[in-house]
Amino acid sequence: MTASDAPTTVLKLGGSVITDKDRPEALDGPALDRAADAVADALSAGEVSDLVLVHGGGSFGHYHASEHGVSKTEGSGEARAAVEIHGAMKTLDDFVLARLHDRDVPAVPVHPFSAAYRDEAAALSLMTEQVETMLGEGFVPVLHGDVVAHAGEGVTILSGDEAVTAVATGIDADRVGFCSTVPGVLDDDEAVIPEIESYDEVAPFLGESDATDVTGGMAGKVRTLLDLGAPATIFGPDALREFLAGEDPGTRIDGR
Ligand SMILES: Nc1ncnc2c1ncn2[C@@H]1O[C@H](COP(=O)(O)OP(=O)(O)OP(=O)(O)O)[C@@H](O)[C@H]1O
Ligand SMILES: C=C(C)CCOP(=O)(O)O
Repeated sequence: MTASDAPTTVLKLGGSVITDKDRPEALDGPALDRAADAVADALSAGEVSDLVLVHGGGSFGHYHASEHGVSKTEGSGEARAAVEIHGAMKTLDDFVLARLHDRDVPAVPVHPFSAAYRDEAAALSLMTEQVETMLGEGFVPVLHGDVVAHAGEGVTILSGDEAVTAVATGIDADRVGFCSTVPGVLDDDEAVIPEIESYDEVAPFLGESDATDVTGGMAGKVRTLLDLGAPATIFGPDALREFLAGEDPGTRIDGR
């Protein structure tokens, strides 16, 4: 809960939803428009109030991270690499903010490069007091996957999924949702697995992403969410309105 005591929601828009992951720096404009419409409609209908958005890297961050050989664990001490990856994420973020502003969503940017770091043990710290203050002032903070300073490594990649778990923990969010390209975590028959409580029960089904992705695809996502300490939901773009209306479509992940 935030200071206003309204329920808080953290929603990640997958980078593979809002970009074309097969081409470097290619936005999927129509998909971003649909997501922005759903967010704007849910806010104006009062279905959500305190909302934090996070977006992934898609063909912006992952392309440049891959070019520089940087991942969540492989770092770079080159300032140019850090700035190129961060710059690509800011470019994508500018598109996201603009489409939200077109619909009167009061979105403001929070760049994790300036608000987070990893220590020698790779433990992540992300400050969230500014996010709570933004919510209190009626803004919709927008975070994203980014580079972060990492003790002993230079910079490493912070996935949008990690940004979600860190911000959700920091602001004690009530609901966490991941809008991905798939309707949920799928089993071998392509059926949505409704609930996941441990990694081992689904490990055989989990693969990497289909496209360039330095942060681990669905396997990385499920691991991150099992560590969250609160239930999270993974669903596809068609279920975004349902999630924002308070329902739990797709796969529910609860590692508690
Ligand atoms: N068992 C599975 N069920 C569903 N998707 C799977 C599975 N195994 C692998 N995947 C892949 O994982 C992808 C989703 O992970 P990805 O990291 O691309 O998600 P995202 O959050 O939408 O994007 P980004 O990481 O760019 O923000 C799917 O598009 C699919 O290719
Ligand atoms: C590659 C970068 C910079 C961000 C990755 O975030 P993700 O797309 O959520 O995995």
